[in-house]
Amino acid sequence: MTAPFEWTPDARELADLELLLSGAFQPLTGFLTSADAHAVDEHGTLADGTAWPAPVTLALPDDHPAAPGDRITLRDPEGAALAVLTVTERADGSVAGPLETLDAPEHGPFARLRRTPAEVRKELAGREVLAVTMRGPLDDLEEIKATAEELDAAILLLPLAFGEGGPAVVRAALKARDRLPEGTLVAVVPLAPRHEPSIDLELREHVAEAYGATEHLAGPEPVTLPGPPHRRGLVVFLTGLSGSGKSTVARGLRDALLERGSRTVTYLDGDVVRHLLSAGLSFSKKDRDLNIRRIGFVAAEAARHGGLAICAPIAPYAATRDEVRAMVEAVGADFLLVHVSTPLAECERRDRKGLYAKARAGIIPEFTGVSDPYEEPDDADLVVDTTSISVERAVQQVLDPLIQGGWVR
Ligand SMILES: Nc1ncnc2c1ncn2[C@@H]1O[C@H](COP(=O)(O)OS(=O)(=O)O)[C@@H](OP(=O)(O)O)[C@H]1O
Ligand SMILES: Nc1ncnc2c1ncn2[C@@H]1O[C@H](COP(=O)(O)OP(=O)(O)O)[C@@H](O)[C@H]1O
Repeated sequence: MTAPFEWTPDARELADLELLLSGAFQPLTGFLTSADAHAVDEHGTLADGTAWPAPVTLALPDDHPAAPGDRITLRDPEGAALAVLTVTERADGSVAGPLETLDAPEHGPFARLRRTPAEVRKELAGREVLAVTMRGPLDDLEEIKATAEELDAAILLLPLAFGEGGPAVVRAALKARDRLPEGTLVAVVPLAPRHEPSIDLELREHVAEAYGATEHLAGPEPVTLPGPPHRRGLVVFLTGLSGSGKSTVARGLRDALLERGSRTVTYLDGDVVRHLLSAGLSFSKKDRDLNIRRIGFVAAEAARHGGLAICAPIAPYAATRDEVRAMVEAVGADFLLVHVSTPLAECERRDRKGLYAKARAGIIPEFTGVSDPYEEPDDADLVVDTTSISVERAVQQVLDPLIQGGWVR
């Protein structure tokens, strides 16, 4: 049964939730209380002294209404109800309490390989088990074979699949399995990496033990060589006041890139976005933020597979621009923030659509720069003031760094 309160944890918390529910994080059965989290930070144990290396907590924003005694349905971003948490504590921005699984059907690539520790232990019953946790391809299968032979152990490959690189790790495990002795098992474990390498390793050991390991080998860390810039995804995000020249420069840039023909270009025109993707949204802070997040989402999808996306909304709030930067970087693409810094006086002088006059007359409320804020970026990768330069020159000022940075040939 789902509960009246709802929450969608972030990707890392959802991965931890899956491990809590599957038993891979035994002896944990739920997110840590503040006392346990504190003890983990201080001594590497739970409050009762049981060894546990890493805080496994669930953040809940202060404005979420759930209080102790309430039940919260935890959902994945696609809306599937995964578990119900009965709140026993809200402290330090986190929430703790017992979890009930809702047995949501597994989805995502390689779902059939997500086996619980109990299933795997049953299959390996009574045997010595050499578990190999991996975050990238294994470079020395001979060593694994030799160790397993020496121990007379079955081999269990545990690809730690989390985030963008997850499917590649699983493919590496399946490939390795084919070259290892018959009977080698693969179980996918969605363990998110921890920043501190010693904590990460200890956590891997705990998880391997839950899967029945009598011996654990940590596979090598993956070497991530980013592709050459001209193949990497890129989002060019122009921000600035209405009339500053964002759309004019964005269109000029798009045309210049299409003429060169070296990249696939997606142009998210501000007006088209407001008419389709964000139709019906107002200019309140909430709706502007939603508009920018939608633009960021589409741009990141275009960049995920190496595309170049150009966006040109006002995007007045720094925190929301930061969110878009994070969304884009999370898919392994680059993000270039261009501040079209043409001052208000010049934008108002141009008043191409007569909007400033209407805003001054109070006919249009919440107008950026007049009766609504614009937070100037302090993290712009490039600043272009179009007051006294030609359109061609402004476009060139954005195109040049793209060529110099190797994104465009
Ligand atoms: N209240 C108010 N404030 C600012 N702008 C307004 C407003 N009402 C309508 N418009 C017109 O909408 C365009 C800005 O839309 P954006 O989607 O770029 O804005 S935002 O990023 O969501 O803040 C903007 O277009 P540009 O001139 O191309 O920037 C305006 O023409
Ligand atoms: N160097 C320049 N770069 C861009 N626009 C310029 C430049 N010089 C003058 N303009 C004019 O300024 C106006 C900018 O409008 P627009 O591109 O729609 O701005 P925004 O999309 O930021 O609202 C256009 O009328 C454009 O012709």
